Formats: sequence, structure tokens, C-alpha cells
Amino acid sequence: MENIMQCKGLGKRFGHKVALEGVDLEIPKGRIIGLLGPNGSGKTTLIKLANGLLTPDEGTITVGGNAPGVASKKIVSYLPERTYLSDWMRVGDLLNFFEDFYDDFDRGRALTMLGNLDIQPADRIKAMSKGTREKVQLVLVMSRQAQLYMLDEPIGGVDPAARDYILNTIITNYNEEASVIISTHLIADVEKILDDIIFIRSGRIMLTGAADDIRQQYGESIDEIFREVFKC
Ligand SMILES: Nc1ncnc2c1ncn2[C@@H]1O[C@H](COP(=O)(O)OP(=O)(O)OP(=O)(O)O)[C@@H](O)[C@H]1O
Repeated sequence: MENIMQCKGLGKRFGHKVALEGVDLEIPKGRIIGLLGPNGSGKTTLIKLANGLLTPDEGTITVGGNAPGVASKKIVSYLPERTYLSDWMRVGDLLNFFEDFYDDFDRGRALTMLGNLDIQPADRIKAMSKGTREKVQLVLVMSRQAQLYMLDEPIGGVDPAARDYILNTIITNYNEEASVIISTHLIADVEKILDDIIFIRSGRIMLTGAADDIRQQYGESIDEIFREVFKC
């Protein structure tokens, strides 16, 4: 199986704080991967390194065979932890923006998903709730025909009914050759769609593998294992 992303001895510090250390990872194509860990474990740091928003202090990270940069940005669709939508925009402006910016943006797919979530192109970002903004941003990100989707806390602010729709969107709306990395604390909600999991704690990878194998090995759900492993 070919890898879409690879890390070797990856490390990142912020001053004296070690955010990631000795991270070795191989992310294959065609998988949905849960990046799971408690607050401050290094999930966002890893995703930012993969997107070229941070540079490593140690080791290497490659996406599609290249260090993060112009080439990798063409194949990665990234949902940041915080929404970046400007208040003056309407949904239609964002659709135009994505269409201009990304050759792989599928406007028809975005319009269908927005319609299913009862969001119209004329709707103003300014008037939207936090959860609706998150939905808009996720729809835009998932409407690209990318090879790797990196979703940093995609469902945190979204109500449970919309969560199911969104998770369904994630599994049905991406190309089977692509991979999706989802960072989240809401494991019970996402567990059913995950093929593989990565447990991370204090910047180190604690456990990786196929979700089914890990469930079988521990005799529990990933959510239960997470609660035990990361008990405060
Ligand atoms: N810009 C920064 N300056 C200093 N420390 C930082 C910075 N960004 C992250 N850190 C620290 O690095 C560690 C990892 O942070 P990171 O945001 O990657 O964690 P996370 O797993 O995404 O957490 P959360 O689940 O709370 O979003 C934390 O201890 C955090 O305080």
C-alpha cells in the first residue's frame, strides 16, 4: 500500500515546550484515520506541520512524496481548528473564492451538501451561528477532490443530528484513493467511520493500528480504550 504521508523522527518545540517528539508515522492511501489524544497532546501541531504552517525542528514530514509546500497544498484539503470565514461574506462569495483558488473544487457537490444542511448561497456568514459556520467550512473543504483531507476538530461545534450528516458526508464524498485524517475528542461520534487510529499523548505516538484490530485486542470500543488510556 502506498503512503500519502510519512513522518520520520518528527519533532517540534515551542521554546522549552516539546510539542512533538520522535514521531514516526506512515499514512496509507484510502483510509480514514482518527488522530486521537487529550488537550495539548500535539494533534494540531502535527496537522500544521503537514500543511507547512510550522516547520519541524527535527526529522522529516512528507505529503505525496514532497515536503509541505506548493505541491503538497494542491493535494491536501485542510480544515483548520478555527474558522477563517470573514463576516462580510455570503456563502456564494466563498464558493467563488474556492472555485478560483482550487482547480479541484466541485461547486455542484458543495451546493448539494449546503442544500441538504439548509444553507443557501445568499446566506450571510455574519448572521450564522458558530455551528453553521463550521458546517459551511467543512462542506467547502470536503468539496475538493483532494488526495488527503486533514480535518482538525471538524464536528466540535455542530449538533448531534448534523454530526451524523457530516460524518456521512465524509465517508461518501471523497475519492476512495484519498485519505482523511480527523483530529477529535468526540471519539464515540466518529468511531464508526474510522479505519485506523493514532493515539497521541504529550507529543509522542502511543498506539497506532487498524481500529478493528485494536478493538479486538482490547475487547472494548476505541472510545472506552481512550478513556482508560488517557484517564486524568
Ligand atoms: N504557538 C505555540 N506557542 C507555544 N506553545 C504552543 C504553541 N502551539 C502549541 N503549543 C503547545 O504545544 C503543545 C501541543 O499543542 P497542540 O495545539 O498541538 O495540541 P492539541 O492536541 O491539538 O490540543 P487540543 O486538543 O487542545 O486542540 C501544547 O502543550 C501547547 O500548549
